[in-house]
Amino acid sequence: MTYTEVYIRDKLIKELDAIHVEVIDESDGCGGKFSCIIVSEKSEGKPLLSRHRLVNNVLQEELKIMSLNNHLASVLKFTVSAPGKVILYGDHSVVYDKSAIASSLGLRTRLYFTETPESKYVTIEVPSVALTYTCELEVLQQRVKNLPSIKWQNPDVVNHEEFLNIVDSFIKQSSNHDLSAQQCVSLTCIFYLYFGIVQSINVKSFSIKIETDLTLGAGTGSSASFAVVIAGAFIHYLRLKSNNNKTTFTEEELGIISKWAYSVEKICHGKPSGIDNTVCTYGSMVEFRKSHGMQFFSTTELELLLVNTKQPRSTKQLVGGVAALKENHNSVVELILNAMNEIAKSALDCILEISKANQESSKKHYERLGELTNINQCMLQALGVSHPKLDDICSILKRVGLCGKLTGAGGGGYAISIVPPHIKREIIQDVIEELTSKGYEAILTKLGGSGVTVH
Ligand SMILES: Nc1ncnc2c1ncn2[C@@H]1O[C@H](COP(=O)(O)OP(=O)(O)O)[C@@H](O)[C@H]1O
Ligand SMILES: C[C@@](O)(CCOP(=O)(O)O)CC(=O)O
Repeated sequence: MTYTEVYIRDKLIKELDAIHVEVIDESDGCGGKFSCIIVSEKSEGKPLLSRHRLVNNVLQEELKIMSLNNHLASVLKFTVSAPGKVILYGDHSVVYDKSAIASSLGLRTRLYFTETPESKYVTIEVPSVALTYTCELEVLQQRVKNLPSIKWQNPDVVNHEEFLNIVDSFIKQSSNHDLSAQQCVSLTCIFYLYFGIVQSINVKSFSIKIETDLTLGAGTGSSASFAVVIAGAFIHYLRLKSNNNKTTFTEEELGIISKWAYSVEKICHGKPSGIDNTVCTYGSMVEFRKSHGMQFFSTTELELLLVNTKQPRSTKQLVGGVAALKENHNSVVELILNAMNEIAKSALDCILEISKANQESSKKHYERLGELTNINQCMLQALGVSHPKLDDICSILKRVGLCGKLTGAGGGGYAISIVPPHIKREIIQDVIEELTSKGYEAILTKLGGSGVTVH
């Protein structure tokens, strides 16, 4: 409830039989502060204190609400979100500095940040890994005091191993219950970024809740989206604390968020290519190459069928498997990786052609794109990163004229299929039903969408 000048004036006139009342809202519109000039016989001959009491009695209830509003207005509260990603072409080969095409997804991770000044505790809630963690702000502040000094703008200079050890020992010391390996990874990511970014400022207690639309560990960039949203939220918190109320990130800030997220990705998978943190930070569709960075391109909105095998897998192990194969058969594997590089480049040409074409003439470009998808999947099979369930999904899709491949690390997780608009909706619905009846989970979504965003 907020009060207006008219409301306050009318009430004072009525209750004090005032002959003249002037009210000025001095609260910038939140109704938390008014100045008043009142002329009333009821205050005649009374000392200043009694005159104030007279007014306070009339506005007793209103003053309580105003004080609450003032308190709420000073509590920082905001939400940051970041998208998931799919690699369309170039999974794994991107690790070896080949081109890849990737896009943000409509599915997002959201972080809700609230300062809780009346509490002694910092609370972290991550329902997707069943994590609820609390620690006293004082304990956190003590740890922060003795950190190696680094600037949040400079994630590059962090000694990763040293920082990880600090975070590990802090979690062990401050956690009052046993954590699963997954909860531990999630908490490590959060404190790595807290110690790296927030360290130097004078914080109040706060609570963080992180929710996600993404399935964890299935190839759609849950870990990168998680890391980006945390880095983005901590950087936004720093800005608010220095009275910078902007809600968009500058190019420089985006670059810093992406770099911090890259460091955190190293905790989840060892030696990432950098494509996941880039797409989850900037959004949109990109061509990415490790040594060249990213290049955006805009296209017509592509529709994607995402099929979850529900088969768990580890990105770190799968990337390690390809590295081992490459070590044993370097020239053979190098040829496959180079072919994947050519696939990504040709696929980009097709996607750009599709954007220029009308529905009828786009058919042949979708067909070529589908062929490239099939070849890419065969190559990923050759690298040993497919799975019988992924192969099964691809053959179900093929029977109805769709082309599928794994996305991300493979070994389970998601299969994807770009859906050409000329394929009949009934066919898509039937294939979704067939996949569901076999225990897979299939959803249609759109490619693209904004990167890290403050709401
Ligand atoms: N939203 C999230 N909440 C908590 N932890 C997360 C979240 N997303 C990712 N993680 C951490 O990252 C790990 C998954 O990373 P990864 O295997 O790279 O999968 P993905 O392909 O989805 O990025 C999870 O096991 C978990 O520890
Ligand atoms: C296999 C790889 O190309 C993608 C891994 O993606 P994800 O962790 O499965 O979402 C590795 C990388 O690019 O770092």
